[in-house]
This record gives sequence, C-alpha cells and structure tokens, in this order.
Amino acid sequence: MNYFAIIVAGGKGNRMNLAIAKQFLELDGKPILMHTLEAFSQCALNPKIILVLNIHQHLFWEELCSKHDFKVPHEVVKGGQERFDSVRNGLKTIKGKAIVAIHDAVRPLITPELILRSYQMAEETGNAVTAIQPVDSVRMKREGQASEALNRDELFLIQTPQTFQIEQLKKAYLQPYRNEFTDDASVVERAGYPINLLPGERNNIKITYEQDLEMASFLLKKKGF
Ligand SMILES: Nc1ccn([C@@H]2O[C@H](COP(=O)(O)OP(=O)(O)OP(=O)(O)O)[C@@H](O)[C@H]2O)c(=O)n1
Ligand SMILES: C[C@](O)(CO)[C@H](O)COP(=O)(O)O
Repeated sequence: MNYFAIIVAGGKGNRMNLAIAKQFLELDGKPILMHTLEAFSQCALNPKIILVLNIHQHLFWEELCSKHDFKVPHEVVKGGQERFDSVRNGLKTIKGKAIVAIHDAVRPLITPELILRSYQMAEETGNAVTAIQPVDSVRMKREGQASEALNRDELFLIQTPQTFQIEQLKKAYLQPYRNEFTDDASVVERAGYPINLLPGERNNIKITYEQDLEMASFLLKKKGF
C-alpha cells in the first residue's frame, strides 16, 4: 500500500493576528511546520509528504529550510482560498491506490504513534478521524432561545490527522465547497461515508491563539521531544 500525508499550511492565521502566518512561528528554535513534518517522517509507514502552502510563501519556506538545514523530504503544492481548496490541491497530486492522512500544519505535537494508528484504522475500515471527549460541561445556544445542556458523553472534539482510503476522498472532494465543511470528515460524510472515530491525544492541540503557542512550548519541553 502507498501512504501519503497532506499537511495543510496554506492559511493566514487571522485569529493569531501577527505579521507572520502562525505555521512559520518558532517553537523550540524552529518553525512549527517543521515539527509537524518531522512527526510524519518518523511514522513507521514512511508516508510521502505533500505540503500545501500559499504560493506567495513558497520562496520563504525554501529560505527557512536552508536556514534550518531542514532535510525531511516533501513535495510543495500551492494552497487555496479555503482549507477545503488546499486539501483538494494536495489530493490532485496523488494517483493510484493509497491511504491518505490529512493533518493541520498547526498541530505540531502530533505523535508518530497516533499517525500510525490512524493509517492502520483507515486501511481496515475506510477512514479514521481522531477525536477526544470534552472535559467541560457543554451547552447549546440557538439564536432567540435559552441555552440547553448537552450530554457531553455523546460529544467529541475533532482533531487531525483525519485519514481515508483515497476513493472516499476523491469522491468527496468533487463536491462544491460549503461553509459547514470545517474539516475532511464533514466533506467525506456528506459524500455518504460513515465516519469512524479514533481516540486522539490531548496534547495534539491546534495552535490558533498566542496562548496555544505558549502551551505547545510548555508541552514540548515537558515531553522532552
Ligand atoms: N486556505 C487555507 C486555510 C487554512 N489552511 C490550513 O488549515 C489548518 C487549520 O486552519 P486554521 O487553524 O484555521 O488556520 P488559519 O486559516 O491560518 O487560521 P485563521 O482561521 O485564524 O485565519 C492550518 O494548518 C492552515 O494553515 C490551509 O491550508 N489553507
Ligand atoms: C480540521 C480541524 O482542525 C478539526 O478540528 C478544524 O476543523 C479546523 O478548523 P479551523 O477553523 O480551520 O482552524
């Protein structure tokens, strides 16, 4: 079997509100994105890595790779307007039978072990979407209505990697973009495939705000990565 990883890094990091997109910010002396690629390069299945980057950042990335003597093999593909478009661009480069993991560049604490489990489960069952359960109580509030308690035992917080047999992804990503497509599972589910959840990791945080970067730095030191 052929194993691929599409690392989506084509975003602008608007919520972080810094001059530089968050995937290039330094974490323990090197860009966040390099930690993420290294984790995939350490997966026992040796996936081929496709990195999706905004076209205006390709040269900057090359410079960063030289500066940090970064040697993890990868192919660079141009990003799109939405995360959905970036994934679709990455997918276009993959031909033939494959298992494809899609992962946010800004989740650098992902472990090679979870990546491996994700490929194994997707190969056996069609797909594997990593998720953890909430520890806080949860309420739903619809406009004009009072808030309502939800049963948190029935709720899951979805992470990446989200890993699929390529047939599912190719069919799903033929659909036009919809606002509710916030991840790959929602796209594949709408194409008619049931989604299988795989226990994720609490440290696999998505760096969205500055506090997340501080937390990632702390967790990295603690784990002695
Ligand atoms: N057009 C886009 C938008 C997002 N992403 C990637 O998808 C992942 C998750 O997206 P998010 O955390 O929302 O990143 P940004 O879009 O950069 O952040 P923001 O929404 O705050 O602008 C990130 O690795 C981001 O680079 C992408 O490849 N292409
Ligand atoms: C894909 C994702 O990380 C799963 O939790 C999430 O949906 C990305 O959302 P964002 O708003 O693009 O960060």
